[in-house]
Amino acid sequence: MRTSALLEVKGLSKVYPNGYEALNDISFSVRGGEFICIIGRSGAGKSTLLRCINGLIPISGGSIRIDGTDISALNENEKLLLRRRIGFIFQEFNLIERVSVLHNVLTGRLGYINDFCAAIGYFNRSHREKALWCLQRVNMVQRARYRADRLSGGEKQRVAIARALAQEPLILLADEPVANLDIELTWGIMEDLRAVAREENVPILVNIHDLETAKQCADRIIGIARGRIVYDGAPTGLTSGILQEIYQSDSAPVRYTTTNSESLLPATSGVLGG
Ligand SMILES: Nc1ncnc2c1ncn2[C@@H]1O[C@H](COP(=O)(O)OP(=O)(O)OP(=O)(O)O)[C@@H](O)[C@H]1O
Repeated sequence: MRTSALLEVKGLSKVYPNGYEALNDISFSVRGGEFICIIGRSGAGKSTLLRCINGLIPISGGSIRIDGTDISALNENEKLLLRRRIGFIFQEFNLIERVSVLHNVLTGRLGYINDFCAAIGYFNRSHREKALWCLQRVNMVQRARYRADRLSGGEKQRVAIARALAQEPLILLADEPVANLDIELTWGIMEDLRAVAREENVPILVNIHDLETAKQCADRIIGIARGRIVYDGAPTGLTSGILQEIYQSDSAPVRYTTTNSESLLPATSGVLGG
């Protein structure tokens, strides 16, 4: 396992344009091979955190370093290049339904081919071999020629993992990857993700609602409540007191800021984030 941090988040805050403060002073670092589950109530800020890390939304304060690079310091082109090395796995799989499984995984190689080849959809032998290897990695190589819309939910998520692996990611983020799957498939997908983290030495951050699955599968749990980290440690350290803090419903009011002139909300605090 790599010992230096691949992801370093320091003092991160995120205020949405309406003034809602979704993340406040978030700090943690992640090493290669770690399999981390992020838990918290609905609205705690889990998705916002992943979207900040992969640059989908701008951050409001603090810093995010990926493999030593501060993402805020990058220009748009550099951000795009870095984002190609960040795998993202979605709850809804986000496959191209009407094309083959192999083609879907090859889209993970788009960052490695030139514009002309991308425009005509040409991937040379080495890219195809890489895509097949990624499918093999999640036991889906036998479905390479299937159309994606013929697959079951669990199979689709495996293909999505293979596609993310094809990116040769520095880090893998997964936002509720098992929310649409039954318990048996959930375990299979979580096991696949954990194996990928360990064997490929890629850190994986998974947002997950199901506490029991998180506790069983994760090496490390980050608990978020009202946009702040309230726990960061081994699953075994989650006491009932900490869980209450993470999942309590009588949350303290979340602040709205008045820094943005487009704010539609009053200057005072007092509305819960859910
Ligand atoms: N574009 C936005 N503008 C304003 N507020 C937003 C926006 N997106 C999210 N929020 C708010 O930020 C808070 C955190 O949302 P986020 O989606 O990160 O929570 P979450 O923990 O992932 O929840 P869930 O588990 O339900 O997906 C929520 O209160 C949400 O309503």
